[in-house]
Amino acid sequence: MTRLLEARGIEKTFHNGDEDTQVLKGIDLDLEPGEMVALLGASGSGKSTLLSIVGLLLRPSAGTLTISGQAIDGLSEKERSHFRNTRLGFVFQFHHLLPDFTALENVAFPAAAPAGGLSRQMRERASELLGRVGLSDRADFGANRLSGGQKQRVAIARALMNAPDLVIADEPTGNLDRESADRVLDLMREVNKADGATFLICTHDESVAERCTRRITLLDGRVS
Ligand SMILES: Nc1ncnc2c1ncn2[C@@H]1O[C@H](COP(=O)(O)OP(=O)(O)OP(=O)(O)O)[C@@H](O)[C@H]1O
Repeated sequence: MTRLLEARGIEKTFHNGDEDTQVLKGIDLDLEPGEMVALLGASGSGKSTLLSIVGLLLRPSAGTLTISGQAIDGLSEKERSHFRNTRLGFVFQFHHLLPDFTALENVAFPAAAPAGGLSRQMRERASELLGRVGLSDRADFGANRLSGGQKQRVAIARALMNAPDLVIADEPTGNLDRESADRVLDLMREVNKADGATFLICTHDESVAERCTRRITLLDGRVS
């Protein structure tokens, strides 16, 4: 089976004026299809930076990245966005839902053509995903009428809309109470088991890590 993700020697240095800060100092990371991996490490250890690189939101200063057999390094900016939009899903600490759109529209949004509306297939897929996250009865609610936990569940459904190879989650439960956090996590684990979707989850929360199949800890820009 093709390895889902292969990162070799990933380095990242930020340049601010005269000052250079090397945040990642040579990270090797492999993910196999169907894994659910927790990325841990103290504040400032480089977790979000690594997620942004793996999510093709940021280019590394050095190193190589292959996702689902596709070498990423040689891709143009346009090819990177296409890959990101079609093959990757994102869940952030803050849900970033569009408040004036319904739950269903928010889920379907990543699949919609820029100018065109939502096709019947897109609505059906979004509706099925809302069912998966236990929110069928909220499909037509405006996003601003949902609770924090419900919004995060909509965000998970949205991340799954394009059946991504990899879902990248940055502190997905950071903003939730314990009960909602547990529900969101159980849901991610369920999707992981049922669909074989691969997850890489950055977290400070030990109970998130406990539900994952493996954990990786960053220490001072390296895997410890
Ligand atoms: N654009 C940037 N320019 C300069 N420094 C940056 C930039 N982005 C991040 N850093 C620095 O890189 C280091 C790692 O940041 P990063 O957000 O990856 O850490 P983290 O492990 O995710 O932290 P936290 O757990 O607090 O979210 C920090 O010292 C941060 O200040």
